[in-house]
Amino acid sequence: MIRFEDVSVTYDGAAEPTVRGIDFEVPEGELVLLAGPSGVGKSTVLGAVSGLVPHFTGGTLRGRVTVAGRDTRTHEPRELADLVGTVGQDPLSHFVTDTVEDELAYGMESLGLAPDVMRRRVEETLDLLGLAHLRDRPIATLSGGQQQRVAIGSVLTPHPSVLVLDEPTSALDPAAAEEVLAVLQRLVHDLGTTVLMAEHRLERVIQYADQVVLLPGPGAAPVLGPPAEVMAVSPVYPPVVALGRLAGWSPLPLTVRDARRRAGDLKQVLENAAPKGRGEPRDQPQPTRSRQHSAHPTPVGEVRALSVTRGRVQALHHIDLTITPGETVALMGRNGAGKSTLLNALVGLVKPSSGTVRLGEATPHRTAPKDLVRMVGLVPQEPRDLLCADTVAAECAAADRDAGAAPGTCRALVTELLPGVTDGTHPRDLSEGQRLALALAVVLTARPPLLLLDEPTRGLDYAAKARLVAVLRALAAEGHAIVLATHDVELAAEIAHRVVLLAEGEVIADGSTADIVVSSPSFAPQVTKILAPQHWLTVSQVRAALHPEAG
Ligand SMILES: Nc1ncnc2c1ncn2[C@@H]1O[C@H](COP(=O)(O)OP(=O)(O)OP(=O)(O)O)[C@@H](O)[C@H]1O
Ligand SMILES: Nc1ncnc2c1ncn2[C@@H]1O[C@H](COP(=O)(O)OP(=O)(O)OP(=O)(O)O)[C@@H](O)[C@H]1O
Repeated sequence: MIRFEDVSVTYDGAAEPTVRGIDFEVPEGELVLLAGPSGVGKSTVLGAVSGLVPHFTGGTLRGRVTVAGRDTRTHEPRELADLVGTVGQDPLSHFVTDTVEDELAYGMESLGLAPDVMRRRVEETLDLLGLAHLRDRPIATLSGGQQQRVAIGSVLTPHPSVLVLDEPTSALDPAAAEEVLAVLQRLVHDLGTTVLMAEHRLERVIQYADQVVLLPGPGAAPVLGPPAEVMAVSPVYPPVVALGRLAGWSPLPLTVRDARRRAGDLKQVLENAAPKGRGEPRDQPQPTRSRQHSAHPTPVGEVRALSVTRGRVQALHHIDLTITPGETVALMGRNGAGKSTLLNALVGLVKPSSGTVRLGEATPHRTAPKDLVRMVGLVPQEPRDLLCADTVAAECAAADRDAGAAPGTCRALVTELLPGVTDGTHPRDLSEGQRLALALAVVLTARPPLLLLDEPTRGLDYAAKARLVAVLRALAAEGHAIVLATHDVELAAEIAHRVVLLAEGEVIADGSTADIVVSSPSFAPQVTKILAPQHWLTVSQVRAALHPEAG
């Protein structure tokens, strides 16, 4: 259905092709996963299918890409629109209408479908993606995950034979991601839809893939094959595969279920390795004893009886939260639960309808920005929103000025976080992970005691995630308090001391990471599920227990 014949793409001004030697075929009615580290060209390959590359991006495409026989170089994206539905990485930039219902209908209108068919499909899709209660909503007022659902819904309604999806679950909560993938699988199985999908969080998608196309490194030829075979050689792999490799399981399990069946021996070994009587891993993240027990550490942030109304929606209801120095808190919960709203309230971007938010003596929404940056910093869900200059150097100079920091402070942080970024680069041309690092450096320039991150691992590969974890751990050890809103259960397991679960604007659980995630089917990381009832959270904990001498 989709055929790449010796394809290379060279962007204008680039010395080398971004991708080369791409040669594979996606048969009709298969779901093929495109995997690989950040920046290897996954989006470029997807763009060559939908026609965005080279028609909209510029550059030169050599070789041939065909979709159902149509050459994407000689067909513009609109000449492929009846055939190919595309969801890009940044849904907001693709929305054409204002409300949810109009957006779901738009693609069908442009194809001239009959009104009764359109009506029926809109209703079906609203139900399928849990959007019915949002149907009249202006898209601009939706949460990040709600927007991503609308973007997916709007490509499903015209029933295209081919779906091209670039990280379609990056903003979705774990349950919503499963639902969307189940819907896609049904389309593939029942209607013979062909799906080509790029995704970093392989733990979410690998079990749905018929085949994997791996781009192992920049410019390297793709590796194509059954998921288990490709995962055995891939530089990117989910925790279940990491555990399988550590334990030497062959064939590698790809699902929690398969791994559980293999895990008997490993569990026996670990039974003895776990600290006696507690059944808990030794290096489970915890604030240091002194901090935990120093009678009452002065909180860096205190939220009391906070309610926030946005439009007609009560986004937060009677929230109490205390954040102490040195602790890392993961805010989790369904799409639309109020996580971003709570972070925004902590930096004064939204005002309480009732209740209070305090940062020491200060009230964020009444504090001048120049003072606020020294108390709290937010890295927003879309780091681009924080960046306004034309070059990395100018961005850093502005950050130094705003923070009253010595010139060069921000630039030094950038270099520490991502060596190799040059001064003259436009922030727009940085990869997703690089932009996040720049935004983090900008925020850290003022060394705020409270650091807030909204979905920080969106679009990051496993290596970038590990670097982020190391940076955040070091900050926490220096006494910074960190609050991150995240759907990434693996990240929470790695880094959070505490998890706060929100539902419909209320706190429904607040406790140690181990206590909260172990008891939750949605929020438990893979290792926890595989090794239950033992309480392991991460592969690194298991590795440390198996090889204490290496740690
Ligand atoms: N329109 C463009 N013009 C110039 N260079 C581009 C363009 N789009 C992408 N690139 C460059 O091509 C390379 C591959 O980018 P691409 O977005 O395809 O990778 P990716 O594998 O999808 O990365 P990620 O996982 O971070 O989304 C990057 O170095 C990027 O900077
Ligand atoms: N300007 C607005 N007008 C009306 N409703 C809004 C507005 N902004 C947010 N909301 C609603 O408030 C609720 C909380 O949104 P918020 O962005 O805090 O959720 P979230 O937990 O961060 O979600 P996600 O996981 O999808 O990012 C959602 O139902 C959202 O639709």
